[in-house]
Amino acid sequence: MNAPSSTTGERLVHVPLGDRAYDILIGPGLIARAGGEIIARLTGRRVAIITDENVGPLYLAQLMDSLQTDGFEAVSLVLPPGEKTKSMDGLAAATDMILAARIERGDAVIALGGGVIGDLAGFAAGIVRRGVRFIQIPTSLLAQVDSSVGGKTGINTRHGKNLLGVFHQPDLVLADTAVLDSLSPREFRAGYAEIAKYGLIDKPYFFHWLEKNWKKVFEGGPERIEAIAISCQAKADVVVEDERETGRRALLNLGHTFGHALEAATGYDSSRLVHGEGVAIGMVLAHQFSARLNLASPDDGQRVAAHLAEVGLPTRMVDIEGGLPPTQILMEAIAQDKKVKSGKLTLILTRGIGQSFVADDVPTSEVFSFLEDMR
Ligand SMILES: O=C(O)C(=O)C[C@@H](O)[C@H](O)[C@H](O)COP(=O)(O)O
Repeated sequence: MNAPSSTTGERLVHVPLGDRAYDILIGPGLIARAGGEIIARLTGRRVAIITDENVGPLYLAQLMDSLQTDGFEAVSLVLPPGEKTKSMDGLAAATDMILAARIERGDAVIALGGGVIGDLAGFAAGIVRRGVRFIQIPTSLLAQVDSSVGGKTGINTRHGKNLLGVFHQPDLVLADTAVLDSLSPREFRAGYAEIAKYGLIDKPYFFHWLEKNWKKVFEGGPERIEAIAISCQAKADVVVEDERETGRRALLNLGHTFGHALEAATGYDSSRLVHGEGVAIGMVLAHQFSARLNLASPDDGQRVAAHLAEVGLPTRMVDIEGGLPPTQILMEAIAQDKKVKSGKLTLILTRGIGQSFVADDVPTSEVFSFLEDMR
């Protein structure tokens, strides 16, 4: 499962999806040579970059320079940062700018930013002219190991998270690991939750490796690139098997049913909860709920909580600032989960560390009483 390694430490993970196949390049300095990597994969010569007010001032000029040096005509849109930008207003601004720039199907939209920008720009690229080409330049750890890979795009609505969107695979992912040094510790930790998720899904040895090596991943160096490459490869393997989430891909949602409900319940207010933190709490809840159903040992949930708490992530609903609305409100968000089938809940549960599985038809009443008890 290891991604090929070059002498510079750069990694390449290929996502073999037939006519939608693409490469993920992982390593330092990729933004500075983005133009060269993109020109090798694109017929069009126009690009529309979408970024946000945090990332734009840091990397937009460097990206523009590289694109212009390689002969691209580039325009950009800088949006406010944060989950609230993944909205109808954000989508309207993005699609309007792409159309104003006359981006054709062979041209590309480039997402320069974290998961919010990637999901929004990808959705816009997927619907403008029924699909223009799309390049991800993820600048958060979370986006590098998860949201930039696999083609899920979308925006939030008042009914819940990511409820409008399309599957639209990128043509290239450039994960420039040098930019991770500019992340706040909180943002880095939030991305780490998604790295730990791959171990908890089906790679117990990776979770064990993280328990031993997490400090090196946080400090940078070869372990960080290794953890990102393993994560991208793990995600690519699942996506290639089940691109449109008709089965196995749902495993990538470990922790997300609870996590998304918590994000909705906290009004997508990043001062209270960011996505990766919701996923961290959600993964612990998934392990605890599995133990309550006698599917797993309570020791596994404690081990997961201990590791996530050790890196500084929240692991309990009571860790969320400002309290939560009644459990019934959480249940309403859970009822909008995309995995619901014929009105019945599907949860990702586990038989132990690295033994997650898709559980259909989970009784709503059991989930309700569990969440009441965990508050
Ligand atoms: O790629 C997937 O499939 C995932 O579920 C990965 C998740 O970590 C990611 O947050 C995804 O965007 C959530 O998807 P959703 O279908 O639950 O909205």
